[in-house]
Amino acid sequence: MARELVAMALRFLHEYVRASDLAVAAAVLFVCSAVRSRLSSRPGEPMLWPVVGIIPTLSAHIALGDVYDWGAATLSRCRGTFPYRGTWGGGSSGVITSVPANVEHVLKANFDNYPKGPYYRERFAELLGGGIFNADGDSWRAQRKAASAEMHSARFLQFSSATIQRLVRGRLVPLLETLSEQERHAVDLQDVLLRFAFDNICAAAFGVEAGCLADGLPDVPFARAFERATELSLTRFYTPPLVWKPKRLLGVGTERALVDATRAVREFADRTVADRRAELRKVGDLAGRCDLLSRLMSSSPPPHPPADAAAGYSDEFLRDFCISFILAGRDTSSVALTWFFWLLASRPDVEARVLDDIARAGGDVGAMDYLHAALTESMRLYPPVPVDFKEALEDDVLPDGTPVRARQRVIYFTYAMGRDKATWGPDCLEFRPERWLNDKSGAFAGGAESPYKYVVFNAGPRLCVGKRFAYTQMKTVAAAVLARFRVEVVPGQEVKPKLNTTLYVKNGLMVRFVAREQRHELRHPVPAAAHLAGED
Ligand code: HEM
Repeated sequence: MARELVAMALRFLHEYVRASDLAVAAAVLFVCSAVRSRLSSRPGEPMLWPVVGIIPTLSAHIALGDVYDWGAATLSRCRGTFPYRGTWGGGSSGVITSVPANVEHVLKANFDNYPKGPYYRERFAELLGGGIFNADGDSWRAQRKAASAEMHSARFLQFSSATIQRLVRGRLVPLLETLSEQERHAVDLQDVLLRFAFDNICAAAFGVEAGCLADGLPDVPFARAFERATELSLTRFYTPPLVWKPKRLLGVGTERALVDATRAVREFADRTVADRRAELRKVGDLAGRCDLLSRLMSSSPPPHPPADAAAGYSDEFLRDFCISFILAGRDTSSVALTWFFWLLASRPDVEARVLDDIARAGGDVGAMDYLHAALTESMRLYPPVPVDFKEALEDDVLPDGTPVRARQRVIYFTYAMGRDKATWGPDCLEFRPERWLNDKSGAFAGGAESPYKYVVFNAGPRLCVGKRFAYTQMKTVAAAVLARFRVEVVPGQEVKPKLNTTLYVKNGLMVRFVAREQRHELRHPVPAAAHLAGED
């Protein structure tokens, strides 16, 4: 019966309907649906087009290069939250918000309902495996506990600050000195800082020298493979699954390249774990090593799957753990520092106060409150992770009344939150480190702010584990560089953010280092662990 009806309908279409009629009908349907969508949306909300949802609007702003500022302005117009849909073959939908109460709800109050979820996990599966960044539930809890315990131990704090100092004094400063002696030299500051952070995180997490800052700034295959694997994993966030999944199945194009890059990363990590195991067998213990990998191999794992209480953590667990750490620690602090140096170049008044702070603190980065505030302020305007999201397990309603359906995403727009007038006042777009300082004592007073207004390091149970490490690293680099050089931004370049999960400066930042006549020397190279405690 059904078959006959379909056959009749087809005959009718064939005999009485012309292609032009069909085109007109489709156009009418499209317009009606667009009008309906427009009528059902609240004032200020972006248009959700039939079939393709927010994609045309988003694509237009990506092409114009103003997608972050457009997002911030749109959120401010619709009181902080709007729904989105981008239906091209992936069914991604949910809400975008910059309301601190909503963010607190997702990151803390209803934490269990908002895991990272399968959407994120699937896209980073090859590179991150089951590492902390990709994990939820018990696996995440076990990794979080182990990472937190090791990273906040006095031993690791001493080791990591010594590692940072060694790299700064042994590699970074000599490189900048050589550059500053070359007449009219200019170098991409972002590239130098990315190389520094890569070497630093490899030393701290793996206990190995990656050598990105070696003489001549060589090409390092592992670093290149890592960068490539990250970029290729990210393409899955903006390519329709109908396109990338078949490519993955067939092993072609970008998916083939992802497999190759990931293999190189994993081979490096596997080799490092195997070498450390061999060292452990030979020497009997790893007591002399302080890097995260060695500390984990020497500790008793919690009773969760990746570990066998008697045998310790599995090699696979250790590999994924370290890869997640490199991803977390590599780009974030380097782009934060790049934006910081760029902002400072146009604010001699702030630079003068930073220099005073460095001189007054006598080399103890823990005592550099103004520098701490200036970095915090710079990341408010240029957050290294500009956008983040979680996926709802069950239907929910956000504190501002916005409904969220199961499997939808709540995207929190950190970039817009940092520029919100309601939170930061009428001077919200001004770079003003003083807003983070106690008026009377001049001490850093950031802890007084609600952590859900400033989610640059995330907040709640999944607060960045490396926050303290990152501040120590950024302050050490900034102090060492500024004490010795004026950082002059080469004029005439366009400085704007790149669309990515990390807020890179799109074309890098060309600068010149000019040696200062009067140096603000750092007198105490390794800060005491007590001073590193900072705020968390
Ligand atoms: C300025 C520098 C940094 C910023 C702005 C930053 C920011 C963040 C953010 C926003 C998250 C949450 C991401 C998510 O939704 O999963 C995060 C998580 C994390 N970060 Fe950082 N991060 C920085 C540096 C570092 C460094 C240097 C390390 C390691 C040494 C690190 C280790 C981690 C880890 C392991 C997590 C996962 C925590 C969890 O899921 O429980 N971060 N970070």
